[in-house]
Amino acid sequence: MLSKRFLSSIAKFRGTIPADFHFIPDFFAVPEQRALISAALMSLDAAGSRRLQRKRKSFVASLKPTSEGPLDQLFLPDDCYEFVQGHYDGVVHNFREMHLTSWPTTENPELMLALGRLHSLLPSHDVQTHILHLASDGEILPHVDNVSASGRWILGASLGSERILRLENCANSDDAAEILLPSGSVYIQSDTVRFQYKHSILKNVALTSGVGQRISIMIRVSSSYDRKISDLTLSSGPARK
Ligand SMILES: O=C(O)CCC(=O)C(=O)O
Ligand SMILES: [Fe+2]
Repeated sequence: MLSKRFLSSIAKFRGTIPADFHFIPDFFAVPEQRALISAALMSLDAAGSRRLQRKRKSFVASLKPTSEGPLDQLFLPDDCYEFVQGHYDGVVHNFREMHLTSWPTTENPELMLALGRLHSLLPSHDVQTHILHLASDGEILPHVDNVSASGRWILGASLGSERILRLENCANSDDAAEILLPSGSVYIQSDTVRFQYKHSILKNVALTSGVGQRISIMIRVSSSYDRKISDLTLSSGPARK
């Protein structure tokens, strides 16, 4: 059970972790993280503009190959990507994202292994995958994911620069927790925490790994499937997706 790993693990957090939050801080090994970041960037890049594709190509051509370098070297400078600011009342700021129907390559054994392990964590199937790439100064404001768009759990895998996830009870702002999400960590918000807590990803504040970009792989179960809590009273605040 994921929550047991949370209790016995190296997780760094403040506050009281809600019961339905499950966390594995060290789920992916570094080669798996490298494969996932590269594949996620490849998918997002392919969907971007030609102008930025050319800019990245010439930037990469000026670099020495770094296949074994630190993970943050997989990310190019912020201005090589088309991050969107987000609408003034939007929840996510300075980001790009896409809905992923398939991963870009099936010939990378490390990627296949990592995805297979990730999928073995899923509490149920009939899922949708999103990739969300936050700029160095990107952030996600407190929200509850749209309850009509997805069901009773949300999985998030974090890659790249570490960030703080904040959970806050919609009915009582004193009931809150902040959890450090290192690269390679995976969390699942299910049931009460999914429906009755707002979550946010705080703006980067020079954590141990410095200020950098982050990718999250978000997997959500379909709302028509596996829904347990049907009578929901959510406090006001922006909803997402
Ligand atoms: O990046 C994360 O861990 C959370 C993303 C999120 O809250 C969302 O996409 O709705
Ligand atoms: Fe969310």
